[in-house]
Amino acid sequence: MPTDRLSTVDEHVERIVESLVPLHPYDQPLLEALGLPVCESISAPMDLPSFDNSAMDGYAVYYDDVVSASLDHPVHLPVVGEMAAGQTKHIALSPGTAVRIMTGAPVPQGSDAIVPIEWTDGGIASVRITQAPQRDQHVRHRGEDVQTGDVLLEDGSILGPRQLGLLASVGRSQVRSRPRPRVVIMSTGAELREPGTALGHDSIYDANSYMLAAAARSAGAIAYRVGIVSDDPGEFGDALSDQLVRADLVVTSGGVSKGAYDVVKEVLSELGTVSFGEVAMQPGKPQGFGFVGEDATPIITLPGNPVSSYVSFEVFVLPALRRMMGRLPYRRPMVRALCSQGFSSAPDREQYVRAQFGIDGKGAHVTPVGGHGSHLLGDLSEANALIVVPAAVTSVQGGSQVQVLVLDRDF
Ligand SMILES: Nc1nc2c(c(=O)[nH]1)N[C@H]1C(S)=C(S)[C@@H](COP(=O)(O)OP(=O)(O)OC[C@H]3O[C@@H](n4cnc5c(N)ncnc54)[C@H](O)[C@@H]3O)O[C@H]1N2
Ligand code: MOO
Repeated sequence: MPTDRLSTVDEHVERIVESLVPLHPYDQPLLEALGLPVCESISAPMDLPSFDNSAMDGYAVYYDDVVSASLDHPVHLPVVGEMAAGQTKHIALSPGTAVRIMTGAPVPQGSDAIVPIEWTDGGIASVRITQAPQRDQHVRHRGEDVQTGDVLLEDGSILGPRQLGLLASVGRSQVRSRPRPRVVIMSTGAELREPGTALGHDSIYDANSYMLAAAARSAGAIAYRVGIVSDDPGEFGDALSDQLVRADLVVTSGGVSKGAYDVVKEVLSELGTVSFGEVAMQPGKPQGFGFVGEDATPIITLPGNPVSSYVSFEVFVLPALRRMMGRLPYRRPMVRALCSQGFSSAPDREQYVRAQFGIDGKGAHVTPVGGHGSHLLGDLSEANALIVVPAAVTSVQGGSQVQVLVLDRDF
């Protein structure tokens, strides 16, 4: 990462995404793969339904026997048996008889219509039928939904609830997909305290590791929140080494600017495999990225200011996680919205402005919320979107169209 000039946001995203490779796929239990792309093309190994079955509780009959049934001229048939879903016995139906049948049960051989129980007297030994079904009515035929060999899922499609349901319905218990990236999240800062413990007059609670772990989990990753790590270079180095065994990616917050105790920068710069520089964005200017340890585990170092940390996660870590999961697009697509209120924007920095996004009868609209300070977590929590103002733009007029990242949405 060059330090003489600021990188653009696009350059830094590309640098990260191009240095990472998708994790190796393996067969996972179905539910573990929720939200991940499938890494195989899946064809149906069987027909669905796999046998002709009834769509109604009622009576399996010969259509020709009941075609004349009406309230005035009911048809009476002897009931010669019963079929419930899950029963293995096979029944062949003789003309002039009926079989009581439940929804999902196999249709007896010979039957070509189901009379719903509501059109009958519900009889056990014999049945009185007062309305005729059409031929084939309420029979669900083998293969009418899916046929053996049909492509169920294309390689790369996302495994949502419906897709997982389909795989289960054809008997699959596992599916090939990439594992969720394991993200280790560490906060640095001597002033940090764990929530739930006592706070000194000059200390603050560690908000970032919770926020980043939650964001990583929302992105589909497994988040290991280490919490607060010492500002001592030796202890930080040891803590990092200890964590690498369970990390596909390490994310740190704090310790990357120009202060005397910026431990992340101090320790990692020496390795020569992590570079630090500045990105022309606000918030989120100081950034670092590289690889650490024997397995060259990727590490992204985020600035400590909470809003900077969060925005940097959204802009840089989210694409990294999606790259590892093999999910496209890497970056959250921007949407256009009408900005209800004007504001000024710092020159030469791509601005990420906290905002409230909504859609009403007139279309998409967005309103900035709170101040610009990177410490304003209260304001950040009111936002559901970030307005992205290009580096060359220094003022946004109320009523103009802007580009927006709508947060917390799957894409
Ligand atoms: N002389 C300069 N000072 C600073 C510059 C600069 O260019 N020149 N850049 C500023 C910007 S921009 C940012 S962003 C921060 C980044 O600093 P660090 O990454 O080194 O972060 P810290 O100094 O450790 O902390 C900054 C700020 O955030 C608070 N913080 C840190 N970690 C947490 C946490 N886990 N939970 C809640 N709050 C946290 C910390 O107390 C500080 O207030 O540097 C500026 N300075
Ligand atoms: O860039 Mo800092 O991240 O503005 O607050």
